[in-house]
Amino acid sequence: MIRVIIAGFRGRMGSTAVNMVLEQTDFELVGLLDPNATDKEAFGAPVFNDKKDMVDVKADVWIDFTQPAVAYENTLFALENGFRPVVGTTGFSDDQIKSLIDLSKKEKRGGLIAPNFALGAVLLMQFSKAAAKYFPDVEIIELHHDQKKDAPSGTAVKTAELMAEVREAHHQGAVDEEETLSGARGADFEGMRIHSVRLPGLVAHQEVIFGSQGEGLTIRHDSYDRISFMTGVALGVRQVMNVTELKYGLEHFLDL
Ligand SMILES: NC(=O)C1=CN([C@@H]2O[C@H](COP(=O)(O)OP(=O)(O)OC[C@H]3O[C@@H](n4cnc5c(N)ncnc54)[C@H](O)[C@@H]3O)[C@@H](O)[C@H]2O)C=CC1
Ligand SMILES: O=C(O)C1=N[C@H](C(=O)O)C[C@H](O)C1
Repeated sequence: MIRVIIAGFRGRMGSTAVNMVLEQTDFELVGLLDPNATDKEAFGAPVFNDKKDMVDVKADVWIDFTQPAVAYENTLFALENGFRPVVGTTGFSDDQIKSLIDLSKKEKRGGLIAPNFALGAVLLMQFSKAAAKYFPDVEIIELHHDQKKDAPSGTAVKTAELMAEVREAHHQGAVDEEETLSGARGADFEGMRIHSVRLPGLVAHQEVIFGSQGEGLTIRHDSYDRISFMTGVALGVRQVMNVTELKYGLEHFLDL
């Protein structure tokens, strides 16, 4: 059995992850964390409001769907206390990811930070990287529900990072272009523009739009329901048991 803690279990993703864990015959829910929880126990597992009270919980994996402001300290806490982190929470800086990977190697502890657990979104990122080699002019439009705290999305940032590996940084658009309304051209990642849409009714969606002489290419992924992320979370939980360092991106556990 893989013993699992879920941090952020009262949230949209955390509550979906609880159902997923309860459905797996090889997972056991052994602890739940959320500052908003009032019960002492839920789904047969003890409930905590503060992670400091969880050091004695016997667990293999720490699933984290909390919020960007606490994602780093939670992941650090998991690694330091013997739990393998499987983190979906977004908002990490490059330096934070690097220091967590370094720590995991020192501790020889497996882990995963995945900006997107939906298999289709992981494929979108890989296809975008392949396309950027031949279509270096590209913009990203990410669209999410209106309760999302961070912008741009972790997925949009990771997509841009992957494309930057195969694309020379360069300015896109007219050299003398001017924003007459601030922000009109979106965020700038090495010349690639990222646009964030927030609307009620949406879940998580992304378009990567490539343009070239006389042709265009658009790659799009849609998560219509948060169940879309659960195959990837379950895969991550099983795979972190077999590695001795933290990986950034679910693609590390897929045969792509
Ligand atoms: N990697 C992926 O595939 C996905 C990642 N996400 C990310 O997951 C995160 C959570 O998203 P939602 O569930 O929509 O947010 P949410 O706001 O519905 O839930 C967050 C929960 O975390 C709890 N929380 C806050 N601070 C905490 C702490 N220190 N320890 C434990 N729990 C804490 C809150 O009380 C809340 O219940 C966001 O960063 C989002 O971008 C969301 C969907 C998919
Ligand atoms: O907040 C969300 O909902 C999501 N967050 C992740 C992100 O920032 O990329 C993954 C997915 O897009 C849903």
